[in-house]
Amino acid sequence: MRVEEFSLSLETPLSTAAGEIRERRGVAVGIGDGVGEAMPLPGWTESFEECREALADVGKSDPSSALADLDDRPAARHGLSLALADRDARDAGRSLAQHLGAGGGSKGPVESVPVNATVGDGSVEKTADAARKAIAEGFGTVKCKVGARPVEEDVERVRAVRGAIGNGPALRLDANGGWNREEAEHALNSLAEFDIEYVEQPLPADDVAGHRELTSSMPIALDESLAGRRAEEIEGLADAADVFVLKPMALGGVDRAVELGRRLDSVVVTTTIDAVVARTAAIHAAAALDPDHACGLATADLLAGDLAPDPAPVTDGRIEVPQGPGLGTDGPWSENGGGDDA
Ligand SMILES: O=C(O)CCC(=O)c1ccccc1C(=O)O
Ligand SMILES: [Mg+2]
Repeated sequence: MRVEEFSLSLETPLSTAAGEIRERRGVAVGIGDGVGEAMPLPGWTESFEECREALADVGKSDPSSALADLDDRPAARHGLSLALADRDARDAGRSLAQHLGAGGGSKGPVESVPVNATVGDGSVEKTADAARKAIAEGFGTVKCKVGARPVEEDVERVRAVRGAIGNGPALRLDANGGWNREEAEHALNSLAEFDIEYVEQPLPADDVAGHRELTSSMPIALDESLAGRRAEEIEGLADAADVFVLKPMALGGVDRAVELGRRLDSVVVTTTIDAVVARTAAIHAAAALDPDHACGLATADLLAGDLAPDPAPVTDGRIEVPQGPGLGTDGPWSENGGGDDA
């Protein structure tokens, strides 16, 4: 097993109710010709240090049997399980989406997935400008961060965004657990007039009961509340939300995300602002699941650089899934890879 640590800056920091994301540090994993990526993000996964140590321990044993020891290290498990799955998919001459979909539902993976633009917290003007730009680029869905400022300011931001993009595009919000119950009720009631697709994580991660009890008719999605939970537990939350946000990195791997996604009615697949290896893996997972909502996979442009060229860029609000064997990227081990300007 090969490991390579890396660090990538964001082009512009992503501001959320849970703080600002400025930099991403991860570990690339190679097993044979298979490539994986661990990109820990505290709040969803273990810390970078814990992840690095867990992968160093794996290196001392047999990688395929080490997976079972990584249940409490989701990012490390993601990196290792992806390298194994990519290797096996390449061996079988199948795309990762086909490999992940094998034995699942009746139809094969889709060849492209719709994706949303991700707009961070910011002033009314900045937020509306970013949303307008996304629509001009061809996105049909915009996701806007809320919950980082007083509710009335978010209402003005969302009003400006809806005004800027018009009534056609879907608009979803993500509060990243930034409201208490009273604020959430007030926010959801005040935002209802803007035709919101759903609000992600209005309440803190541990307040699952609060999500169940919200009285607004606006659809609710859970994201942070899924982190660190086992699949059976998450299935038990099915009545607490309308949509489930599956982050393969937080769930311990694309294999787990696909398995869980098959058992839930309504899901979206998103990155944790991953580098090219994990981001492309999440695209394959989304293709295997064919979700009914746009996915949060358009995060490549948030990064100032990457491990390798992007095999799956966004065009007109969609991503074409690489159809060759495996993932479609060799990550840091690409012949033409590396470099901050890829
Ligand atoms: O869903 C998206 O649009 C992109 C992913 C995203 O927003 C995100 C990225 C990193 C960490 C947390 C989140 C989140 O969904 O809360
Ligand atoms: Mg979220």
